[in-house]
Amino acid sequence: MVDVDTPPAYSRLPEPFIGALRELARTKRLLIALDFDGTLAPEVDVPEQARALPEARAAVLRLARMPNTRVALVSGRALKSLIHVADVPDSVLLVGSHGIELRLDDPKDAVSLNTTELQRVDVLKDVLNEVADNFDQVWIEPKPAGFALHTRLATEHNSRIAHLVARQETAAEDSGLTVRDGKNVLEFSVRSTTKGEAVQHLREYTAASAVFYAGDDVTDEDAFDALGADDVGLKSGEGATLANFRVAGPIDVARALNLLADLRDGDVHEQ
Ligand SMILES: O=P(O)(O)OC[C@H]1O[C@H](O[C@H]2O[C@H](CO)[C@@H](O)[C@H](O)[C@H]2O)[C@H](O)[C@@H](O)[C@@H]1O
Repeated sequence: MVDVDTPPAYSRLPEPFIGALRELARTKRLLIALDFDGTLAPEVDVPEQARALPEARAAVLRLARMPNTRVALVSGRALKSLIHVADVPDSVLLVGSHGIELRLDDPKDAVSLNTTELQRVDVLKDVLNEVADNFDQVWIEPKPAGFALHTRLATEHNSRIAHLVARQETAAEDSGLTVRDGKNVLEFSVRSTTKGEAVQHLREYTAASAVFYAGDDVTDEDAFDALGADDVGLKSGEGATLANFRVAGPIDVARALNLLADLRDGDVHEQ
């Protein structure tokens, strides 16, 4: 059994959280589902330049190699973008676009949009392009089922007005859109799937007896809400949350994942 009473790398983690991880590591089939931006990867100005912390990536790869253990990344990013920035082996399950896109073990699991949805995405593109053109440092990131309106580098005033105008103009064209708030981003989608539904799907798909979920953003709250008594939810950073534990940010998430890997490894070898 690994001794985790005093190791310096883990000492920043809350004691009750370490206890919960110790318990979780003993579960028969473990699913570790992780948000990407703000959780594994520190936030950066250019989304395609985001990368998981090396310590976080190493823990993900280690956990993904363990028996009776599956790792999934559950992101708001388009699947293509997630594949690019995460750079993980195929054994890591991927969920993109807040649950709309899946890369599981069978490529047939990929989801495609119907003709009506594709037409709605086209209309959305025109409306949001026009909004973005009117504000300095506001731009749109395309995704298969919609767009993210980014305002990270815009002034607070421009960001607020751009969000307001985007909400109004898109609703006037399409009243059935799903709008998701995020960090310096407002997302519009023709599908309403949530990260909570994604976690539920992954739980069944992997036949997990318990789930670990870590996330930092508003949309991760749906995932925390989908957790049960035997699961562990970890909020990365500030903000209201349904998660039962919280750490300061990606560095501590990486520490938590390495501890979970150590504990799981120790227990696996003991069996
Ligand atoms: O669910 P996530 O994996 O956390 O993805 C959420 C969004 O992440 C990206 O945007 C955010 O991270 C960027 C890079 O740090 C940052 O520049 C931006 O301000 C953040 O909102 C991504 O671009 C979005 O598509 C994701 O939905």
